[in-house]
Amino acid sequence: MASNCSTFSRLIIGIQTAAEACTKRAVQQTCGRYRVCRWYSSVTHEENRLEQVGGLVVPGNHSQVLKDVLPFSAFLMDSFGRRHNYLRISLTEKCNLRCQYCMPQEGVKLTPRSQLLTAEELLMLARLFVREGVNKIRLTGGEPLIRPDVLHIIAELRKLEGLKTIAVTTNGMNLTRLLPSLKKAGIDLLNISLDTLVPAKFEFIARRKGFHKVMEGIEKAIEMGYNPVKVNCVVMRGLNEDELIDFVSLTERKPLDVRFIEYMPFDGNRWNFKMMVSYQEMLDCIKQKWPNLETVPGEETDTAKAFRVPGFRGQLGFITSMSDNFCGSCNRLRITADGNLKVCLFGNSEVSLRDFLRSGATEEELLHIIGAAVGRKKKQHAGMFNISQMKNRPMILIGSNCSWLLPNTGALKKHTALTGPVQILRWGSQPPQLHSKTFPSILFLSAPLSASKFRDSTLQFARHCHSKTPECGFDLKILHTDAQSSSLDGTSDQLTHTDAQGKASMVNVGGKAVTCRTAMACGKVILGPKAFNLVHANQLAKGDALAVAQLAGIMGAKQTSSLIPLCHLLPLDHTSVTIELLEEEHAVIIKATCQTTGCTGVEMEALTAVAVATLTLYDMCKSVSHNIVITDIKLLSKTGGQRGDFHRSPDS
Ligand SMILES: Nc1nc2c(ncn2[C@@H]2O[C@H](COP(=O)(O)OP(=O)(O)OP(=O)(O)O)[C@@H](O)[C@H]2O)c(=O)[nH]1
Ligand SMILES: C[S@@+](CC[C@H](N)C(=O)[O-])C[C@H]1O[C@@H](n2cnc3c(N)ncnc32)[C@H](O)[C@@H]1O
Ligand code: SF4
Ligand code: SF4
Repeated sequence: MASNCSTFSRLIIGIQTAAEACTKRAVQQTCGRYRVCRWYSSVTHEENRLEQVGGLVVPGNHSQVLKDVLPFSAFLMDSFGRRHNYLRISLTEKCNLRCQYCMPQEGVKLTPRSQLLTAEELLMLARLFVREGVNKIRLTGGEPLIRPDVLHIIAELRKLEGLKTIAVTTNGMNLTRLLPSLKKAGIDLLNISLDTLVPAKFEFIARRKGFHKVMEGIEKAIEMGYNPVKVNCVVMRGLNEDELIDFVSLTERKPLDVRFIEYMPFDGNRWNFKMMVSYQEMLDCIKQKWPNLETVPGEETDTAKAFRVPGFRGQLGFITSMSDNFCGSCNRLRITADGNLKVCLFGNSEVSLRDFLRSGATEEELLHIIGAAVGRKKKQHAGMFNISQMKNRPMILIGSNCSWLLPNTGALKKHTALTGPVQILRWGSQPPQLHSKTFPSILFLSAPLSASKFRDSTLQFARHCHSKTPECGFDLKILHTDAQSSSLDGTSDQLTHTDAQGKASMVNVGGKAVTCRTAMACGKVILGPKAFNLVHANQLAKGDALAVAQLAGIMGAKQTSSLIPLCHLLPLDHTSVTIELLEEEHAVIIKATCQTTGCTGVEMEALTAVAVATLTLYDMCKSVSHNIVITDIKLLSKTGGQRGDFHRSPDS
């Protein structure tokens, strides 16, 4: 490890693969004055196609400056660049009220207890999300405060480092009794639902008595120092739209934030357009009484548009999901009480994290499932209100991060000479080496790995960082590695898998050099229109076919040596499976990339991943059509072997 990093200047952007942990360690060891802010394996941005960016190492005092260019966990960033750092967890499906706009009179059909997330499962998932960058968790339901172990859950959440805010949305029925313990356990924010200030109307809307309990809960919350206490009021024509002024008047003396919510359609709530009172209509009504109503600036990700009557202690807001959606800045994900991840409030697209968790999926596998679901999140309202958007579903992106490798040293040196002083970061079988020669400022490595696409996006990202951070004053030096290394196709006359007697024999690879080796393979599944459309809309009866296929591919790669008789058992550093939908052909392209650090290659692992993923997709769709064709499974590239790299030419 080179230690002369005194000249190692301001910013390194590294692009790399599985050696990230040791790279991070190496950088920390070598450059004490640099702080590793966050290390991500890939970044994706739909428009700009910023992919495959490894990480940032920035001096501590520049971390704020760089905030807006720092990559966010690829698993929690969707294809529109939205960063999901707010998780809403439903603690229960049960409720002690039956609000007309939310639940039918008889309640909802409850999921059997055994299928609900246990506290431990819920906390395990929460931990995973927080580790990836979620900093706010809201507990909701059903009525979250009727779950018996709610205090235990909150107290355990409170222990999660990185979780800044724990909030709860409640109907307030149990609040007075629970507030002291809720506060002690660690609740930071309280949203309390109250749709009317008239007790009899409360009983009509909620189909239960309880008005005074809720009011008492609100008072107690104020008394205990919650400020503001948010009050949620769903406004419905003919029911409570005549109470807007009364609600706003409450904010005169109390630190309340009353939010008027546009009535939304949900299964079974008999939503009717005529019953919805729009934001504009509510605003007009309130402005008649208080013409000098002023806007209050808020966070970009707020659900509510905030206002204040000058001189009033509290404020008011409008949640305009229907008339003016706020999907553009959406930062929310949800976990239902039975463990489904729901990437949008609307839409039925759900993936059961519970099932993966209970079948022993590793955290890494869970993250890939989560990443796949987030990657498919629609631009707004799950695509419900803008069907035309559904066509533009982006390429399925599953945090793949194995495409950046150091080109062979000769090529690297050649290009180093061409581009002047650069920081060279090398990784492979050994810990990365830092050679700080003159005054390197930005490291950039791109590899000739079948990937001009990746190179372009990485360069784009570098330029983006550069233009965004003039304060840092770093120079942008780009190391191009266009040259393809000599491409050997790897074929040989010699039969390596038979012995002198023609019997099967495993090749002894013990004498080969340990190198970082990668392989990428792909395959195509022609689904036909019916199955394709169902997969595309994630409406297959069997569930999320793409997420399952992706996971199957990863698991398949790990099983290669058990499936292919003479294959070696390899330690896989990384496997990723990505899926692309070809709308015009009603087909799906599945790509797998594998990486190992060892003495034999991983092309069989990549091919097996593709084969298993394509077969899984077939299995998921076979109840819809048998006219499904799996075709064109092939190796796309292979690097790091002693016979040189292989890259399939684009037309072969
Ligand atoms: N469209 C949309 N509306 C949401 C979403 N989350 C909450 N809402 C709306 O916001 C209302 C209030 O929800 P709350 O549970 O109080 O959460 P919130 O407003 O997101 O809470 P904070 O912003 O954390 O105070 C709900 O009744 C919905 O109308 C969401 O993800 N999408
Ligand atoms: C589903 S409740 C769950 C938490 C808790 N039981 C409560 O009522 O606050 C969360 C929020 O959703 C709101 N909500 C429910 N159905 C709605 C609908 N159809 N339109 C708009 N908001 C709705 C409720 O008013 C409440 O503020
Ligand atoms: S809005 Fe809340 S309190 Fe009302 S029925 Fe739904 S879950 Fe229960
Ligand atoms: S409707 Fe979906 S995309 Fe829009 S804000 Fe709500 S959760 Fe986010």
